[in-house]
Amino acid sequence: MTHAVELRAVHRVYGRGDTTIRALDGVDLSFPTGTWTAVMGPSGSGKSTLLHCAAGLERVTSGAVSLAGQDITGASDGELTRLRRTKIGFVFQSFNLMGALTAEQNVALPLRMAGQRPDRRKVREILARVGLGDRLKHLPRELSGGQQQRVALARAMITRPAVLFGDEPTGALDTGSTRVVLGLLRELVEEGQTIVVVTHDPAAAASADQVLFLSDGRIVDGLNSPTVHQVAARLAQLEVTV
Ligand SMILES: Nc1ncnc2c1ncn2[C@@H]1O[C@H](COP(=O)(O)OP(=O)(O)OP(=O)(O)O)[C@@H](O)[C@H]1O
Repeated sequence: MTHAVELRAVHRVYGRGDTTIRALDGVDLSFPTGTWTAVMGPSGSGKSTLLHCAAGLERVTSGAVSLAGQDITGASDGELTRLRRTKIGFVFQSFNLMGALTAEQNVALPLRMAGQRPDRRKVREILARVGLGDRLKHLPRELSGGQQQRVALARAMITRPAVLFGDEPTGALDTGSTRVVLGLLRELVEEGQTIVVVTHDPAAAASADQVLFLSDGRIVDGLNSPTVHQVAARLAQLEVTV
């Protein structure tokens, strides 16, 4: 089994002296290629920090991170930027689309940023794939939240990233739109995409292949193909002990 991302003995410390916070406190894990992992844990347990370190958005204090077979621990800023543009896709809770650009232009943006000439047919294909083939010229404000997140997903996928990361990607969506986005993520995984998502929602986590639980910056548990009930029960236990 190959691993799209590996973290070895990762520590991420903020501040110093009395105000030191160990956001990640010795994390060892691997995200197998072509699987979907959800990361859960109480507020402040280190989920976003883990995601950012795994995606090369943030540097680790100690330990090692490898992404798509490349050790990124000592990568320069330029190398990290290149890596982010070519190897990873990111979807946020708040969509983060460019308000002045159409759906089509938003999806083409990562290609332009990487210095490529966007292939219009590919952009349209991927928007059709997320069910927005008839919304190409719409601005974000003319789209519903669920539609905006599908544009964001298309934008994240246009570079065919080695890993798709999501920070609460369904956090701002209603039940129907959440179902659509989770369904799209499942389709992508079935096609071999590696996905890592942070979520507070047990139903969203239960859609993943495995769920990792963080507490105080450490991985304390993992469940394979859990039910919503199992996820909710484990999370509740961790929240009680915080
Ligand atoms: N830039 C920073 N400077 C100082 N402390 C930080 C910084 N970023 C995060 N922290 C701290 O690190 C710890 C982990 O934060 P993180 O955002 O990773 O948690 P989280 O599990 O994602 O929380 P939430 O579910 O509330 O979003 C917290 O105690 C937080 O206050």
